[in-house]
This record gives sequence, C-alpha cells and structure tokens, in this order.
Amino acid sequence: MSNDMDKDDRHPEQGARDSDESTQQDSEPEPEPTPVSGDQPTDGNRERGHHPDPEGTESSSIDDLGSSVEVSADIAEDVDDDDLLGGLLIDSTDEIEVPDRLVDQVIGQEHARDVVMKAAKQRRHVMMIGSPGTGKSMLAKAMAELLPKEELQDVLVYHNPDDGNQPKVRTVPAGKGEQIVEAHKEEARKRNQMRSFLMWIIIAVVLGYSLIIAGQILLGILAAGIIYLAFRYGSRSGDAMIPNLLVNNADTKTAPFEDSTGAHAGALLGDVRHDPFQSGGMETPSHDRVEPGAIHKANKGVLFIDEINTLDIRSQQHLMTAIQEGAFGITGQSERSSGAMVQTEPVPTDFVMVAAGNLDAMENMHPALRSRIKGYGYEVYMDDTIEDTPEMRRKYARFVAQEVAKDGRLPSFDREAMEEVILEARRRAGRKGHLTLEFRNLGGLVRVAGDIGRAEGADTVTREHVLQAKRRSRSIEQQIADDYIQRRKDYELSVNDGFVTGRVNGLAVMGEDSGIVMPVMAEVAPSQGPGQVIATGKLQEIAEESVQNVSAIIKKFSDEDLSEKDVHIQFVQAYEGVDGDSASVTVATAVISALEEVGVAQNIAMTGSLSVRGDVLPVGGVTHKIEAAAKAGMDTVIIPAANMQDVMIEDEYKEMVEIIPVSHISEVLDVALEGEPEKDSLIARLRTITGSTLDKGKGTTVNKGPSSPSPQ
Ligand SMILES: Nc1ncnc2c1ncn2[C@@H]1O[C@H](COP(=O)(O)OP(=O)(O)OP(=O)(O)O)[C@@H](O)[C@H]1O
Repeated sequence: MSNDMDKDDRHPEQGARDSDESTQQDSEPEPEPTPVSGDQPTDGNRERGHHPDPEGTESSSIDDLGSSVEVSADIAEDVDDDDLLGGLLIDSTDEIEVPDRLVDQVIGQEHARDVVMKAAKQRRHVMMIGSPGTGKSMLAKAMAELLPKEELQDVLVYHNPDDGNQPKVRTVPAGKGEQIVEAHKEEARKRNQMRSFLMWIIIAVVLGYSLIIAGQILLGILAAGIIYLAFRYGSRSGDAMIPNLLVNNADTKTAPFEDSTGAHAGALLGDVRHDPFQSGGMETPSHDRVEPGAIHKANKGVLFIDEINTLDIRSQQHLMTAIQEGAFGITGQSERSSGAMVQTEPVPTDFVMVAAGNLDAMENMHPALRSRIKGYGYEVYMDDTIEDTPEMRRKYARFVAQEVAKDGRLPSFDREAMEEVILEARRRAGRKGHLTLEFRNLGGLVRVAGDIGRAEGADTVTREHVLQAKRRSRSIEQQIADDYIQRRKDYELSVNDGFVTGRVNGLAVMGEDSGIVMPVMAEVAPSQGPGQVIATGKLQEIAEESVQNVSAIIKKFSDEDLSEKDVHIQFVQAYEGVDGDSASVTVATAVISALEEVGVAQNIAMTGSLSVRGDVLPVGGVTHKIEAAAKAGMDTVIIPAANMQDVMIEDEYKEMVEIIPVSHISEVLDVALEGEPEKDSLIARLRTITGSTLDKGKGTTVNKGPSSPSPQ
C-alpha cells in the first residue's frame, strides 16, 4: 500500500502518462499543467491586461469587424422614403439572410456595439445601463463570441497529500483536462485490477492454509475478510487521486459566456459540497467536492451580471477580488458545512465582466466595484429608440427573420406582416421619426403572431396574424387598465360630459405601455392653522409637488391666499404602479377650478407637467394616454404642444378624439373651464401675471417660456 501511495505522490501527469499510451498516441503530447497561484503571470498582469490597448494589438481575430452590417437581400436602387421595408424587394422573411455572428445581428446601439468590440479587443470590463430588452445580454454574448477561443483553459483540482483541505489547482489548455482525467482513471482501473488479482491470490493462500494445514475454518474466513477490506480501502484511496475536472472547455465553441444574474454566492463564487461521512474511509476527498462558480467558468470569457446591485455586498467584494487578482480560491459557502474547512488554491478568474442594469443598479452597486469598472473599463448607456430610416427599417425586417430563424418552428412572415411589425416598432417608440429598440417585447409580438399563424396551419404569417397578436399580447398593465376602464363604465363612474367644479380627468401611464384615465378632485377649505395639502389616494408626494408648483401661479392671480387654506386632493382610484409625474397640469386645473368655483368640462382629459411659471412641459406616454381617454369616452385630449410629434395613435382612435396642444396653463383653462365671463376674467388675470400673449381659440400657442426636459 505504501508503494501505491508513493506512486500517487508523483506529479499527477506522470502517472497519467505512464498508464495510458493509447491516449498519448492519438493526441498531441500532453502539456504540463500550470499551477495557479498568487504569483502566476496571469494574476500579476491582470490589471495591466485591462488597460486600454489603443493599437488593438491584443487580438487580431476581432480586427475584421465591420461596423453595422447591411441586410443581405435584394434592395431597390431608388428607395422610396415611405417604403416600410426600406426598399427590400422580397416577399417573405425566407429571402433575408441572417448573419451568423451575434454582433452582426445587433440592430442600432451603435455606441454600445463599438464599445463591446473595443472592450473585447482590449479585454476590458463594460457596464451597460438601459431599459430592459434593448440588447444588453445579447451584446455581452456577442462579446464572448469575439474573444479568442485559443486562450481557453481547463481547470483541474487535485488531492493535496500534504493538506487534504487545500486541494491543488492546475490549468491546462482546453481539451487536455478530459485526457488527463481519463488517463488517471485508466491508471486507477489497471491498479485496481492488479490489486484484485493480488487480493484473491492472498485470500486463496490464506484460506487454503487455514483449511488444509491449520484446520481453522473460522480463522481463515476472518483473515480473508480482513484482507478483502484492506484491499478495498486501498483502492478507494487510489481512486481519490483522480483529479476533478472543474472547468471543461473541450467542446466550447466560443469563449464562455456565464450569466450570473441573481446568482447566490455559491453559484457565483464556487462552493465545496458537504460530506456527511468526513472520515473513516467512507468520506469523499475534498478535491472531489469542489464546485466551480460562474467566475471560474467564465475564465477567458465573459461574466454577465444583470441588476448587479442585487448581489449582496459580500459577493460584490469577492467579485472585486476575483477581478483584481485574476484568480479566486473556492471554499464552502455555508459555515455549517464541512465544505467550509476546505479552501482550494486560487482558481483562475480571468474574465471580462459585463455588468448591466437600469440607473438604480448603477447608483446602488458597491462604489469600489463601480470605480474598478470605471477605471479599467467602459460605461455605456443603451438607446431606447433609433431614427427611423430606410436602412434601419430593412434591419427591422431582418430582425423578424432573425426571430423566426431563432424560434425554428414559426412560418415565415410575408411583406405585410413585416410592415405591421415595423409600424408597431414606430408606435412603441413614442417619438416621432423613431423606432423602438426594446426588441424583447417586439420579439414577443413576432412569436405570438407566428404561433397564431402556425396554429391556423398558415404557410406564411400575415398582417392579420400580427394584428391579432397585438390584441392578444397585452401586458399585465394593459389588462389592468382595460379592466379598470370597463369597471368604471359598468359602475357608471366615468364622467365624460357636462361640467363639474374641482374635478379633472387626468391621464397617467401604467408600466410602459398602458394609459389610464385618473380623475383628480380638488376641494379648497379655510384652514384652522397654517394651510396644508392633504392628499387622499396613493399619490401624496405628487399632490404636494403639484400644489407647490401651482401655488406660485395661484398666489399671483387670485385674491385668495392658499397658505391659509387646506387643499384637499384626491386621485380617484389611483392604482399601484401608476406614474403620476405628469399630473401637475391636472392638479393645477382642479385646484383653480375649486378655488374659483368654475366648472371643468368632463369630456376633456389632460396631461402635462407644469413649470412654476405656468409653462406646460412635455411628458411621456402621450400616445397611450390619448388612447386611454378615447376608450373611456372622452372626445378631447389636452397635451403639451412639445409632445405633438410623439402622437402615434391607432387609426381606430383617430376619429374618436380631438387633440389640443397647449404650451401654457392659461390655454388649458381656456379649453377646459366653463362659462365665458368667469373664464375670461380668470384667463385675463393669468395672462397679466405670466406675461402670456394668449390668442383666444383652442390650441393656439402662446408664451413660449423656457422649457425643460420631460419629467418622465
Ligand atoms: N439591439 C438589438 N438588436 C437585435 N435584437 C435585439 C436587440 N436587443 C434585443 N434583441 C432581442 O431581444 C432579446 C432580448 O434582449 P436582451 O436579453 O439582450 O435584453 P437585455 O437588455 O439584456 O434585457 P434585460 O435587462 O431585461 O435582461 C434578444 O435575445 C434579441 O433577440
């Protein structure tokens, strides 16, 4: 036995080489595994490796990258600007070639795309901030495709005869790890065969001696049992010398891409499994219980973490160490597990990190981790929309083809179906002359339309299928909003005609794509002490802010002093998730109406943000808001003039509502308030105090005050 142990104490590869000649014959000479330790060259040079390489000399495989790739399909010579397919001379998505490389499939996001290509060349970290579904993880995957595959490594963990709780770690070029493990297994198998043979001979001799010569049957059986156990125990410890192939890149086609979004510490940093036996010959050797984390599997590739701020601080700190050192030892993550006693030698973690999220993610992430990315990488803000050009529309048609190809079961889309998807991309952009870059949702529409076509057994997906998909694939917010409108109709709570004092039909957005009518009621009453703003409903903060904004205006034109009054505001049936930022024009109108006791027209709905000077500033989601007003039976909608270019309502609503653009609160009051004399005197007062040059009549623009960006 001691001979066996001595043999296993040799360099692990030595044993492997001796034992398996056939493996060696078919393959290249086995490379010497590289120990990974703190002074490993990769570690020491780690930060240097992340400095910019202005010449981009580090990887020539990325040098052939073009910029944005044009669609491969027949294109008309003279492209009509209005052509929804940007001049593509095709009948269906079948005729569009989908590029092989992910980076060529990315549409828009030119800046992020350039950064990713540069960062891949220079092996630098990237932080991508932006809306969901705009291609952050797609770009991170694309980056992995761009990293050189030649550098990939396998990682092996070996038993450490000097300290069983500190397994040794070795790296070899990708594909060699499997060979080494196989060689060790083969050697162990042969050794076991030899041992079994030896064991049976000894047992036979002992039994023979006990039975024939000594006549001691029982003693013979006992001795044979002891010999059997001794040999079994010996063979187990022989098996223990087989290394654990921790990271296997034998079949990896590109540099690894590891998505660690929402990962727990063990999955991110690696773990050592608990061993219930721990001793007595039944235990599993510690090196066999070591599990790699995403940081180890991503070695030489990309580690992608979305919503990085949701990682606990300890994990963020360890992540930072792994980035800094280029290697990170694995230990058991649970303190109560026997795995916590084990700590491997450092395992390489030479990955490029792509951290993603929205603005909150950036603000809440560990400051040191953020500064590490800043110092040794790039930060990029993702676009939400892109200019609507014929070239871009061709790419959107290609996007439909990409999604069809990716799904693999959907019928192809015909011209009109592609056009309808592009129209929807325009609508979802919420900005004139732009297309949305929120592709995940658009891809969802393509899949639902494809599924409808497939369920009908259609050869191609048509416009009608896309329209049906649009009706079916309503978001939760849209479903709540529609349900809300229906219920208000059922209970006759919607007021959409006549005049009511202090009540205004406001408009708000829920989620990203649903408008909702949110009536605001105001009541002004003398106060016992200093006046205050009292809001019922869920939007206290918004009410206070809106009243504060409007109080400056009211103070000027009204004899009433708001500071001596209690202003009660109610957002009627406000829902969780309703974004009320754009309610300030509504609140102002309701308060002025209540204060002056003038009725507000209920056939009108409104949205807009108000400056302290009375300017109506642009807001988000106007298209959805106008559609919500139309659904609820309003026939007039007041919106900020600056938002006019963003209106892209569906045809069915166009006939139902008149849209009135306004630039100043006086225009809102002109349109919405009841009674000529009262209204005229109110507006005249407003005009004097704000210097407005309001022309009478609906929707005329006055008093171009300074405008600021939309609050949404
Ligand atoms: N710019 C783009 N060009 C082409 N397709 C895109 C683009 N962005 C997203 N997609 C499509 O949408 C899918 C989802 O995108 P992806 O997962 O990259 O979004 P994300 O920004 O990482 O979103 P999240 O933050 O919610 O994870 C992709 O698999 C791809 O099909």
